[in-house]
Amino acid sequence: MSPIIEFRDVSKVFESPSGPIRAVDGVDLTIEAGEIFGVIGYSGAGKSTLVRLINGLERVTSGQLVVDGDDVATLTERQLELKRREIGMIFQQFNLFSSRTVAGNVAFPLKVAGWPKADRDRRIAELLDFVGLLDRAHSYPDQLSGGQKQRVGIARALAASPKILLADESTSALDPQTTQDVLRLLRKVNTELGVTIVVITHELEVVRAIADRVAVLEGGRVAEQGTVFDIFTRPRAEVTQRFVSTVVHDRPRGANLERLKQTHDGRIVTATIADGSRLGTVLASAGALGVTFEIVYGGIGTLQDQSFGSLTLALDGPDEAVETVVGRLREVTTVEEAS
Ligand SMILES: Nc1ncnc2c1ncn2[C@@H]1O[C@H](COP(=O)(O)OP(=O)(O)OP(=O)(O)O)[C@@H](O)[C@H]1O
Repeated sequence: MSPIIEFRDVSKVFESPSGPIRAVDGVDLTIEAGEIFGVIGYSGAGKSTLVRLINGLERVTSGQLVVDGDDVATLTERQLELKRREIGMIFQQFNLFSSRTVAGNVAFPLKVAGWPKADRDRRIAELLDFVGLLDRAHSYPDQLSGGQKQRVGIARALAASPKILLADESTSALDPQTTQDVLRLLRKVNTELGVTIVVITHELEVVRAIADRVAVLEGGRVAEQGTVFDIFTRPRAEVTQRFVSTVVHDRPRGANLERLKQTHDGRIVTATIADGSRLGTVLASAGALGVTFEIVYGGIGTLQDQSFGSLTLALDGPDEAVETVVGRLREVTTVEEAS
């Protein structure tokens, strides 16, 4: 793999009446050609600014940003405009022309790029076939569902065969089922066309469903980055832990946790399960120390083709022995105390 987008200590500062705003603040990120890279953050974290830097809609204030071999800071406006054509983009609100048909929307970037009509028509048919909307070529956006509109958005973004596709909250306006359909299509764009995709989102479910790696943005800075599996199984930054807790429902909280505390003696801990965490070996050794355990809550599924989940245990026995067992668990996985 080779890098296709590289942020090297990139900052973007906006001047405002109340002083400078560091929307992007010293970001280092490398996105490899051919991967699906997620950027997640809460509102105001700097996600939109980050994508606008990639396609040159905003200029970097400092640092270096290399996109497909070009340092975008050194490009002229004209060069940037040409560069932008090599980068597709899809949006939360689809941004389709309501007065143009589906085919007309997809034709637009091809017209701008000066394609002759016959080539354009062939390309439009190919793209609509790819996104599964060949039979809707003459419909208008108003006649389509949200998911279909986003498919048109994807076809339009791919029209000029970009190497990079930026997806800015591209499923945020869609229901969960349609979201999954659109994410599957994006996966197909990645695997069949080899397009590098940068997915900007505030939903960890989106990252979980589609991304290979992810960066967590907070206050314009990268709080944490890694494979999706690592981020889920070992979230280090507080902001990442907050995101993970919104999608991982396999640990007891609130009333459930209170009930467990009242109905079980001993210490209640939650251990993360991932491939190779050897939890069973540790628990098998508990009895010899005079510690009994009960599994009181949990769930295990898969993430990026690996086991992932957690088990909550009530450990009972002499304090010191329980402490030893918890210590051994900590050696093999992440352990959270019930509190
Ligand atoms: N053109 C601008 N002028 C001044 N401040 C801006 C400008 N664009 C963004 N900002 C500020 O930069 C910060 C980051 O904004 P940005 O839109 O990149 O965040 P975001 O993570 O995309 O949030 P959201 O999901 O709400 O769009 C915010 O404080 C925002 O107010």
